[in-house]
Amino acid sequence: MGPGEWCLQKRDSFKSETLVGNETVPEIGCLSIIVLGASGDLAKKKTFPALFHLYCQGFLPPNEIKYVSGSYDAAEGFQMLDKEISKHETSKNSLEGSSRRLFYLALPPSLILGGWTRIVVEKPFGRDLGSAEELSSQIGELFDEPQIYRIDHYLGKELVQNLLVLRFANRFFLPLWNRDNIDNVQIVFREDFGTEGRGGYFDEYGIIRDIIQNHLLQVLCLVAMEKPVSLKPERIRDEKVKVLQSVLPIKDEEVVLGQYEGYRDDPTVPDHSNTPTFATVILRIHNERWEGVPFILKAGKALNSRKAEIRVQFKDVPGDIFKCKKQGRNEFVIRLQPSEAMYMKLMVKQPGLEMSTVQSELDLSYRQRYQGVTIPEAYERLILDTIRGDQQHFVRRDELKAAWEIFTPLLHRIDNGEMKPIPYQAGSRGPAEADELLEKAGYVQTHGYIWIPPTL
Ligand SMILES: NC(=O)C1=CN([C@@H]2O[C@H](COP(=O)(O)OP(=O)(O)OC[C@H]3O[C@@H](n4cnc5c(N)ncnc54)[C@H](OP(=O)(O)O)[C@@H]3O)[C@@H](O)[C@H]2O)C=CC1
Ligand SMILES: O=C1O[C@H](COP(=O)(O)O)[C@@H](O)[C@H](O)[C@H]1O
Repeated sequence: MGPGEWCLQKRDSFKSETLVGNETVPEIGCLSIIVLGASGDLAKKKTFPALFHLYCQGFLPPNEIKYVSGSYDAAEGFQMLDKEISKHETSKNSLEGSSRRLFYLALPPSLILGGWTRIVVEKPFGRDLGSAEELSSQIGELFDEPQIYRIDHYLGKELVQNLLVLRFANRFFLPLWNRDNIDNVQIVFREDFGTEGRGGYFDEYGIIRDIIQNHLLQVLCLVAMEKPVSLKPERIRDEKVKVLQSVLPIKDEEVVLGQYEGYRDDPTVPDHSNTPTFATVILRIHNERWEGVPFILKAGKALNSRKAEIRVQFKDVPGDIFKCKKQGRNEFVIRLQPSEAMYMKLMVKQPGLEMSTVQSELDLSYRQRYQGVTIPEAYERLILDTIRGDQQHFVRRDELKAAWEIFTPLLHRIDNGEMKPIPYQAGSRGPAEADELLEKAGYVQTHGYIWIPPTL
């Protein structure tokens, strides 16, 4: 294996375990993972590759895959499915009462139905507060909250999972992580391709429902929340709910929407679509730690680059004596993807005889630092959590409600055509107004900083 390449690590033998409190205990019953929506785009791109990788690494039993075709609105399909599962369990001599069935609903919300039985529900969880609550109530009639796994795959990304450790296991950050030191926080998602082939789906939702209300908001929770009293999933989720409940109503003047030119050429997109494919939204958290610090959530499709990152920009040094050459402020950047990294942009003396300053970085690039280590796909990790019964990285009902409460008024205004997206060129940075809003919010762009990637 060459330097910097990832590898799959196979476990010695297939073992199955579940989480009870903080302990993992072995389980023996036959495990069936039932993917509803198996012919869909998500299943093809994410669910099956993740299951395959888990299988390759020895986390799933070596059984055949079966495909059962049926309609979601007729009983026969489900009866056939039940027969197939029971047949499979019998063939594995599964003891009565020990079988484990995991239902993964990779389905649009309109199609949601009903040992242990757990269900995984894929986003979008509704379209707004009302529909999400309705969906939660319907699912709640069939399953208890500990059985429901609302999946947000950003919570399965390595550097998102690292946030808790980073914030609460490092003395460095504890005193700095607040309004006294941090000027602004950006949470950014950029994609360099459009809605290609998903225009019909996307147009019903738009970038806020697709990315911001879930993925970026979940990241915000982990960046902004208070320290949980323990690592128990419920205690972590309690803190996430609190921070969501502290977010103030979004102001129209702190929103920039965009739609890339050519988006409406997709035959599945209506000619007069008002759906944003780009949005910058500023959230303000009304609490002791964050009062006055803008949390800038940016997401866009068909832009000039692909990345997801958290950028924490610190305030200027008070009484600065090095005024001659200011390249930018201290920034702590957590690059979620691609090329996972964390780096801290800081001022140092320019090496040499002169006393001048230059911006440099403390760089933790994962590929260099963790050579030969496998970074699992988010879905792999999360599916394994569902089998183990660990809900830490899944969205609880009250969390979901609080998330929709933040965005529903804005989304309704967009749906009613009261706010219009600004056209932007595909392959650009998005609307210039978004960068202007950033500047207004206090973000200071770095100039003249050059990063030289470390060589091995
Ligand atoms: N370990 C690693 O991998 C490291 C990599 N680097 C690399 O060094 C380079 C510079 O790093 P860094 O300074 O952090 O990142 P960038 O230069 O990519 O961007 C810095 C910030 O400036 C914003 N910006 C960029 N162009 C404009 C513009 N025209 N108007 C307004 N705002 C703008 C970006 O917004 P937006 O987010 O919207 O693009 C981003 O918030 C990057 O390529 C980075 O990947 C640096 C250190 C370590
Ligand atoms: O949930 C979604 O995420 C993908 C991006 O996922 P990533 O892990 O590749 O960052 C996005 O393309 C899609 O529109 C959205 O529904």
